[in-house]
Amino acid sequence: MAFELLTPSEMAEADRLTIAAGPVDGIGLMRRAGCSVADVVLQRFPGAKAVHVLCGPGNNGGDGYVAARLLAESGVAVRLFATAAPRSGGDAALAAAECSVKVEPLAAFAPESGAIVVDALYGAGLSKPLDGEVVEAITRTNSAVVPVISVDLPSGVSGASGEIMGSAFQATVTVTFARKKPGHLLYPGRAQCGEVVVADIGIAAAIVGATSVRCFENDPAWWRRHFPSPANDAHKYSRGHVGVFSGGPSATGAARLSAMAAARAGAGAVTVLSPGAALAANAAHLTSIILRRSDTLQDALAFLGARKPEVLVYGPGLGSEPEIGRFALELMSVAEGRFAALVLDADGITSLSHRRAAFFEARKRPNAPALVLTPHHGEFGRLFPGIAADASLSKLERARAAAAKANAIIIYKGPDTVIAVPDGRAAINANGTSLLATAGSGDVLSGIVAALLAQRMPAFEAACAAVWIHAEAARRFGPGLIAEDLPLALREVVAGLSG
Ligand SMILES: NC(=O)C1=CN([C@@H]2O[C@H](COP(=O)(O)OP(=O)(O)OC[C@H]3O[C@@H](n4cnc5c(N)ncnc54)[C@H](O)[C@@H]3O)[C@@H](O)[C@H]2O)[C@@H](O)CC1
Ligand SMILES: Nc1ncnc2c1ncn2[C@@H]1O[C@H](COP(=O)(O)OP(=O)(O)O)[C@@H](O)[C@H]1O
Ligand SMILES: [K+]
Repeated sequence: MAFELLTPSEMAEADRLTIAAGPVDGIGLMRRAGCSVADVVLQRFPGAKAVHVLCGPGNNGGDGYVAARLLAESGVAVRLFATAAPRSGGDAALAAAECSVKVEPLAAFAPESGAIVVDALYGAGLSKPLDGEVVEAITRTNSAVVPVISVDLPSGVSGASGEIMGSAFQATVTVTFARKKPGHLLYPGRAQCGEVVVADIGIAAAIVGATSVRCFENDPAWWRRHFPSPANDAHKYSRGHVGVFSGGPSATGAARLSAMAAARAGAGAVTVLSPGAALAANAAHLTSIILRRSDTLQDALAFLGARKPEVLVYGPGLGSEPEIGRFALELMSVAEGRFAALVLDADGITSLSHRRAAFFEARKRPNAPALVLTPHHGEFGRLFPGIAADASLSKLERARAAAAKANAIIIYKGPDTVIAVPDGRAAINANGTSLLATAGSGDVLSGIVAALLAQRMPAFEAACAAVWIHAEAARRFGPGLIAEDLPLALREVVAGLSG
């Protein structure tokens, strides 16, 4: 399976390159696309009383005319409703000319009970919000609760951003071509797609690779070979050492969740760095995790010098005092040669939002440590208010812009977590589960990513793996999950990836 996520313009580039390479031409691709839609209708709904095909004016409509023709030829009762005739001379006009099903106006369309709707109104070419009779047709269909097969995308969903433009079909199945698009994975569009079927219409992998695509669906297939397993002669420190800063006496749990997750994700040693006032609370709960007092930068430096951790986690449970942000900047400024990467989460991110200028300046320094930021939506808006407020950007583009601005790996969390790195590569996570919407689950994620970095997994792959593993552990554990369950639930997932 291939994991590139093609934006509509990259998909158009792939279509053009395929047609230029021959022998298939535009109408050839359209026939394959329409055929794959008809196949899905026949396979999934063999007993359908009728199929209503809705065709728009562009090539998405062209796919609809092909599907309507093939379904009618198979003996299915087909009715075809169109917004407007396709532009003459184009592939869609050719497909319409080959289709002898009577064309009725879209205004006459009302979903019949027992019928299947094929939505071929708009796909990659959607350029402005839907309105008028199209929105009315969508509303009628969605409220009729009939199965909807959407061609390429549910009409109204932006393939680039997942945004709903005006209104969108609620599809049962979406049949897309060659590769998924970001809009199939980003919310709210993702919720409109139903099951996404990717049909092969003969666009070669080399051609997809020749487009400007830099975005992937997060999947173990493309990072698994980097997944660490300990060498036979490993010792605990060579496996990777993670240090996690703890909050004060009433806020120690978050750091421990992160620390336990780091240990379960394969770090050979994990140290919780605790303020003196919280040592007793931490000591009462830690066994295999090392505990060390750290109240000041000097204490932290002494730890770094003596214990040489590869990665530090700074943020979970630290609170909102001004010195939290100052300490984060100090840690970054003393990093060189002392530790390789810093994971900033939760309060670590929020605290920097009061020192944004100094933070972004610090990130430009050549000796700055690798940095992973794991904001949820609220934290993202605090640290990157300009990017968050830019309504023209998708979540994918926001994550990319933030990665470039902060010279950091961004894990922009949520049901459609986006992972982005400054060089423009990005991934969208697809195995998320709302079971993770439970307090403390983010702390666990910061520990996993730190452990994978400490085991020297390449940074983008480590961030992607951490996000996938985190969600997979939650899925396998199932309902009733709380954050304390996650570290142990990692064991089975990590075991499946190792060796
Ligand atoms: N050779 C190709 O390019 C192939 C394209 N394919 C299909 O072609 C689709 C893309 O075709 P197009 O680029 O023609 O785009 P669409 O068919 O999605 O729509 C384009 C047309 O809709 C108009 N439009 C856009 N938004 C509108 C709105 N809100 N209200 C009213 N009109 C609006 C545009 O001005 C244009 O005339 C894909 O989604 C896919 O289904 C497939 O047939 C495979 C091959
Ligand atoms: N509905 C959801 N579907 C999938 N993942 C979710 C959902 N809600 C939250 N998550 C995930 O759960 C984690 C929550 O992290 P965060 O908001 O930082 O919580 P906390 O601060 O309580 O640890 C993130 O990894 C996020 O992506
Ligand atoms: K469509």
